[in-house]
Amino acid sequence: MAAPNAAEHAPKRRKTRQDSGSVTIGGKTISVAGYLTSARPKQVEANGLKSTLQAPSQEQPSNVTSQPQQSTKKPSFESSGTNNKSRNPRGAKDHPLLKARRELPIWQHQDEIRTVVKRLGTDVIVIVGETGSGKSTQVPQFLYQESWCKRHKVKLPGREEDGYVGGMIAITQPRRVAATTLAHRVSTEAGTPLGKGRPDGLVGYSVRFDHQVPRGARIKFLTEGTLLQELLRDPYLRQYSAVVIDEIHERSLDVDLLAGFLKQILFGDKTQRGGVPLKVIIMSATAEVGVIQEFFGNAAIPGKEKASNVELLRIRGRQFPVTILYEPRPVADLQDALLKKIFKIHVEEPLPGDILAFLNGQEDIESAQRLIEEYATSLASNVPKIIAVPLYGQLSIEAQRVAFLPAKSPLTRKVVLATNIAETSVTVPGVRYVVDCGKAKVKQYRPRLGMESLLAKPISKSSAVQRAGRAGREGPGKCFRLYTEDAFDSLEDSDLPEILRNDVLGAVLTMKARGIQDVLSFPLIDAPEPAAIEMALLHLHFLGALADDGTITPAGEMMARFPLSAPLGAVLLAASGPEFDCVLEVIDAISCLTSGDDIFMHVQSEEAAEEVESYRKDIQRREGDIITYLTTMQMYTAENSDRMEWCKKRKINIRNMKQALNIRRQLRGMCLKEKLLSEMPAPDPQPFTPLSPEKAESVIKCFLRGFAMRTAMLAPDGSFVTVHGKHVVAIHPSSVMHGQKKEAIMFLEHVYTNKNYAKKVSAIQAAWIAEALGR
Ligand SMILES: Nc1ncnc2c1ncn2[C@@H]1O[C@H](COP(=O)(O)OP(=O)(O)OP(=O)(O)O)[C@@H](O)[C@H]1O
Repeated sequence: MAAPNAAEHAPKRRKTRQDSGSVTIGGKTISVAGYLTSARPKQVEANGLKSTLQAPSQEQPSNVTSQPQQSTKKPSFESSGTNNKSRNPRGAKDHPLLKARRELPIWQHQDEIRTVVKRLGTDVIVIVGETGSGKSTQVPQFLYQESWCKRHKVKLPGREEDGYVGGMIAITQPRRVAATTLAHRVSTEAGTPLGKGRPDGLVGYSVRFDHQVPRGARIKFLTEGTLLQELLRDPYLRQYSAVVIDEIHERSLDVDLLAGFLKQILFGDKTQRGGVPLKVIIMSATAEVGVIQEFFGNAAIPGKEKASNVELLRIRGRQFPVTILYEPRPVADLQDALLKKIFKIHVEEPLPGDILAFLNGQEDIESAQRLIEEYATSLASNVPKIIAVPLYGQLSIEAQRVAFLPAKSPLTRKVVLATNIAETSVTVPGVRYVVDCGKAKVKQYRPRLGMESLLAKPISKSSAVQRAGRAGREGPGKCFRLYTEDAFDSLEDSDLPEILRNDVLGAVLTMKARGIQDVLSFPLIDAPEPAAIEMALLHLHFLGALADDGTITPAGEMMARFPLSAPLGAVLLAASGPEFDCVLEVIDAISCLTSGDDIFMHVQSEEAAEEVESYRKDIQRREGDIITYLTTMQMYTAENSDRMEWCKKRKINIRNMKQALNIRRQLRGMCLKEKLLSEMPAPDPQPFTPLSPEKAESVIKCFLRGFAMRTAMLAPDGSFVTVHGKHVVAIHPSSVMHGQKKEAIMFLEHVYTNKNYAKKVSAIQAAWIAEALGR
């Protein structure tokens, strides 16, 4: 049944039908005229249940279908006489998913892949294959049983006893959600699914603050950042036989650093790995292959003349076709067009078939979710239901997983509202339709201003192709692009690498911690502006991570070891000193600050906001957001009756609170190991005692050690002007400090959207800034 008819059943307060062709949802009038004219009711079967839906639309504006190509072609390199028998990885024999794996285009290229990777002298293999061809899930499974992938007992320089090298394959992903979902999928395919109470298994994962690596694991999915952390402890990556860099086209800052370190290992002292080669496999559907070949093929490391051997392997074909549909003309209001498209798909396309929609960011997702929920309440009982699920980076891992669960009933259509975190590598089970708004919020750092902007910009062609690739993974799919074909043609081929547009503070610290003295000559696919590196060096010097001669200090080494940004690392270190002595309090605040999405949920209506404010009175502190987060953690952990209810009343996200607790536990453990804490504190629940004003001052002063550059003074006209750069900033409405006038403020986040906003704000005194800067 179609939306306009369904609107008749809607509660009048929420949604009103204006005329036969439009509905008003959440104050927005959406025209759905014409949806019904060509539609005929059609019986569809969903898991044996029958429902009435509209027939698919005949309208096919400017369609392009990327047909599945039968993957009978050989890959573009010459294989050296391997047969094409399909090997069945150990542990996966007779597994129900084996049939699905065999149908993936990459399956019949497995012997060629094995041959090329095995070939002596081949250092780097670039595999380019269409989205959904099976790269991420299959390549590690094809390789882990190879003889070169075994653990080798070897002599290592400077060691009396034999050491071990190899045995595992690392496969990196740009994002946590891809690493964890792939690990779950591949562990299931391999016959050793991950899960509690399963200590042994072939596949694991490791992402920031979350690790599941079973005993005997041979394949490990990691984020690029986690592998960089491992490099600090294991500079020659001795535990690995191969490193697979997946989705290199995203060109995150971490992947560029990783490429540089891998190149150094490939060209470096082979005795450090006991002569055992490290295989490097680079994969993507849309990578600029020439750039990667040139980077790895060309030594460009002083004193090393030899080029490494780079082989290219193209896997042709995808499993299912994806029909691309463009808008006939530019849309005036993207959010409006997006909702219309989702409602249209819901009434016209058969079930099963979930929708994955790409939006600009969290705010757009939240408002779309609300409007879809309103629409859902208006649907008649005999119409399939529709549910909206958010998926964005700031959500906790647990909250992100909800998007991957099937809808509870086969007669419910799930709409996943995602940012570009679902763009690459990710399979959202059940998705047949992708709606692409053609934009993404891009963070851009301006080194001279020391400021970040976060603005919605058109995506690249590479992103558009990746987004379309999320449909057609379990059957034929459709991708609705909310822009014209001409607009697509005018998009850039690829995005600007992050290293050229982001703050390189963390990257420079990682290089220094790995002993790279001259960071300007570190091998990078694209080198950032020298000004950006100089700013980072100065900032690290201020944080105490670098000595006057530019070498890393013991404090800097410790900051690099913590899975925190360098400024937060500096805060922790300051807290451990006798001057402040507040490590536990700082850990409590940092845990809440880094647990993903804001633990405080937004409240829409004024009435609800007033009610929540009254409940939040006991946690809100006049010192600002940091002490409010800290108090929240302390009250939450002191609560021993019903934590769920406690959070619910205050509109605190319980999942993020649990994640904060997990981070708190890990940070406490790390601080104990690094001797920033002398003993583990008593277990929860401990009675709550409000933080004294003196302690609160100490905590804020510790944060100033990391964030003195992010401070602003009250100007005579009532605005705040930053100390560094002299920009006017406004306190973001999400802050407890919003609307207040204080002598000075410190903010942990600074973002330009429609206005220059300071977020996570604390009240400070001007003298404290001078004290922190003048140390
Ligand atoms: N979590 C999952 N749940 C269900 N099916 C999955 C899952 N992960 C992968 N698959 C199936 O395996 C197929 C291959 O996925 P894989 O990630 O290996 O492809 P890929 O070539 O790496 O694609 P991309 O370049 O888009 O990441 C998917 O099209 C899908 O059918």
